[in-house]
Amino acid sequence: MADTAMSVDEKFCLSEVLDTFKSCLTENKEVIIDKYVAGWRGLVRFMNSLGSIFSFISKDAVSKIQIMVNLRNGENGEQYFTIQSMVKYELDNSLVDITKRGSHPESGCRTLLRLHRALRWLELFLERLRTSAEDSKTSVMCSEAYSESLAQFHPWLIQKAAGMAFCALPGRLTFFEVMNVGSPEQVVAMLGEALPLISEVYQITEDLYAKHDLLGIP
Ligand SMILES: CCCCCCCC/C=C\CCCCCCCC(=O)N[C@@H](COP(=O)(O)O)[C@H](O)/C=C/CCCCCCCCCCCCC
Repeated sequence: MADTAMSVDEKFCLSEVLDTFKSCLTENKEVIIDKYVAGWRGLVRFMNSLGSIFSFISKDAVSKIQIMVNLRNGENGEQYFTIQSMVKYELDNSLVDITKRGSHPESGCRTLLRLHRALRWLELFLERLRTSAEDSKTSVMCSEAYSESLAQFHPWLIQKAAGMAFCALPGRLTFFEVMNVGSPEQVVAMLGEALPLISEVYQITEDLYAKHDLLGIP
């Protein structure tokens, strides 16, 4: 059974998040929802440690994580073991509002799509962090990654609020320290290991959603 509650005050550990995303994929390259959600949980813990200005983002992420946990714990929970089985189950049973909002505002496919779009932001942000110079600003890297990914799906007001929150991000070195991994060189090495796995999970999900024409679920 999947976890039923979110703990938001445990200490962030980048290696733990890395391991979770690593364990997301089955031998057949299917994405295990419990692991995917656990990866997000770890990231949310990290974001919470950065300050309350991020709480509106955190709240949204937590509510989406909780929807996925509830689906896993529901009577059809086994259908939500992987993203692939979820897509098949929800499409076969007409449980997704594909073109306009309707009676399934909390479908697994819709909810996971929001996290999937955020995973692209994460990929772009981490790649910038990995290749950044000592004097690079995390707020700029974060904002650029956001503009290239999530921003196109958000209304103006959310974009403005997100932009303000990014300005509160600590500098690159402090940010690396909060990651709790070791020296900046060790952080860069960890990011180099994590990124291909995150990219693979992203691409597999993207291809699956594209195949079923699900990338625009409202
Ligand atoms: C190695 C670690 C370093 C990086 C750690 C990053 C930690 C990030 C943790 C969580 C990211 C939050 C993911 C947010 C999911 C947003 C999903 C979404 O798009 N929701 C919108 C649409 O939902 P529906 O209305 O259609 O249901 C919703 O409107 C959004 C509301 C909140 C604003 C979201 C702004 C997202 C900015 C992402 C950047 C986070 C910056 C964190 C900085 C470390």
